[in-house]
Amino acid sequence: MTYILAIDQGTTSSRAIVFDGDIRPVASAQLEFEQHFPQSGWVEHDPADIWVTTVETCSGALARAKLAARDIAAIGITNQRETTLVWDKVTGEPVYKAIVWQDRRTAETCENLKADGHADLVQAKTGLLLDPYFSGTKIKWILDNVDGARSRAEAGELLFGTVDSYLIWKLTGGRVHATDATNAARTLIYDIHAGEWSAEICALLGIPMAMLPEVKDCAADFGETDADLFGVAIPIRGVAGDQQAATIGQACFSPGMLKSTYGTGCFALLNTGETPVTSQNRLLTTIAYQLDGKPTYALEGAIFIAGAVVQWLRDGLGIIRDAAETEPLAEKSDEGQELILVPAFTGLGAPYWNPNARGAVFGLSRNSGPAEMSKAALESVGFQTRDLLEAMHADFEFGGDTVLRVDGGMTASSWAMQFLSDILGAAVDRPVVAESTAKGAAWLAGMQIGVYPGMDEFAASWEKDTQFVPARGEAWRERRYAGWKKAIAATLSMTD
Ligand SMILES: Nc1ncnc2c1ncn2[C@@H]1O[C@H](COP(=O)(O)OP(=O)(O)O)[C@@H](O)[C@H]1O
Ligand SMILES: O=P(O)(O)OC[C@H](O)CO
Repeated sequence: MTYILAIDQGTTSSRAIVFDGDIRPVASAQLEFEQHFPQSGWVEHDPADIWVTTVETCSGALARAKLAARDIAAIGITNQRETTLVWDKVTGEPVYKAIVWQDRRTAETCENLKADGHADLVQAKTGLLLDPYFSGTKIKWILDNVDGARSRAEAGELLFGTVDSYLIWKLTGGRVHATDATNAARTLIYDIHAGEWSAEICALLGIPMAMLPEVKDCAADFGETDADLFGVAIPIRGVAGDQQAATIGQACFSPGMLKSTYGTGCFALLNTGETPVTSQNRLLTTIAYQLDGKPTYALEGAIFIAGAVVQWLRDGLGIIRDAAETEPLAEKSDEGQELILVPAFTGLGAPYWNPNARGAVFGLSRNSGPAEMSKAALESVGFQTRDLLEAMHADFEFGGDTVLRVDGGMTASSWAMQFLSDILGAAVDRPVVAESTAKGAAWLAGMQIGVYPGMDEFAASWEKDTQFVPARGEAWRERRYAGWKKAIAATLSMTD
């Protein structure tokens, strides 16, 4: 039997999953690591934590699968995107902690770049908005603020990478400095049309191009792991950012197909085919995957708070002990109360992009309790997804009926998935293999070495667990969504 090891290096934990020859998960290991918040709005990871938890989970997953490293035919890597590392080319020592995608320290730099009229150039070349979310201004911050970093970078002594690049560098014992097109597409310095680093944007941000990794397809030769690490050298043959890997794992390979991943936040990606679509509605244009040198593009909408609203009910309000309790609570809630919870805890993402917005609850009465709050929390995720789909429909002609493929921890809630279908007026498909992200990374690596099938056969093997279809009518849907839009308008009106 052939096995593939998928590494899923996420924001709060590292995971490794062993997949068998039929692309089914057989064993996994997961380790959380510390989040550092040195100042308000700053989020950092210790690169050593990222590295150590990755290696330990790989060993842990192999042990649970009762396999040795020699049983693994290839590794696929998927990762939290945008998070930025800079390290010494010779020693491999990072010059600063990893600056995490959520970090807002470069907000002012972005404002200045916008004020100087650079937003159009950046969007035209990279498909992204001038927001601290992406890597480019984070690299600039490190070069500007770490002693000697700029001169060392100019002398060619430092390397930049997103988490995938850093892991490839470490896994290969410093032999390979590479990334894939999907991760490059999140850096703010990659020209997604030309398929190369943008010299113009690098110059604008003062980033020496010698720091940048080689950009490869998602299924490609990323080197072999150092034999000392797991006992034998294992080929690394697949790499994709986590949301793109989920898009691949969900087999969204045709234009108009879309997936939405519900973890802490929610990320929806719509395949738009071989031509990039520039959003008129503040979505991001990104690369869904690149195979055989050919990029396939996507429109992406990011929501910062999805499952995190359920965590807030548990840890902030203390009205539930476990996320799964929201479902029975929502079921027994008072139908007549239509609370609206806008979970703008850290601002609002797409399509509003307002970092200053804060959360609100509308419609409270004396009878409102844990059941109604639970219902409103689960509904808020559906409403936010509807916002993304409205923007996607305005930007792109889907063709045919809309079907949303979902994955991530929150999809365990059938109540939330039914509401999602009701408020979208579209089918919501939950797959048998919930681990879409790791599955996507595994498929890339396995397909590259010829043990997994090509795209068509892989897509045909995608299996549905449950399909949720709208149980509510159009009048209900539009009335509820109108209520949400009013709540958003009221929330935004409080930001000035
Ligand atoms: N049964 C459930 N009902 C509602 N939310 C859930 C349920 N189970 C998990 N969640 C939410 O899903 C999230 C975890 O999903 P996961 O995909 O593991 O996220 P991440 O990878 O971002 O850590 C948590 O925020 C949790 O609140
Ligand atoms: O690690 P996750 O699952 O929170 O995903 C993070 C995203 O890639 C950020 O863009």
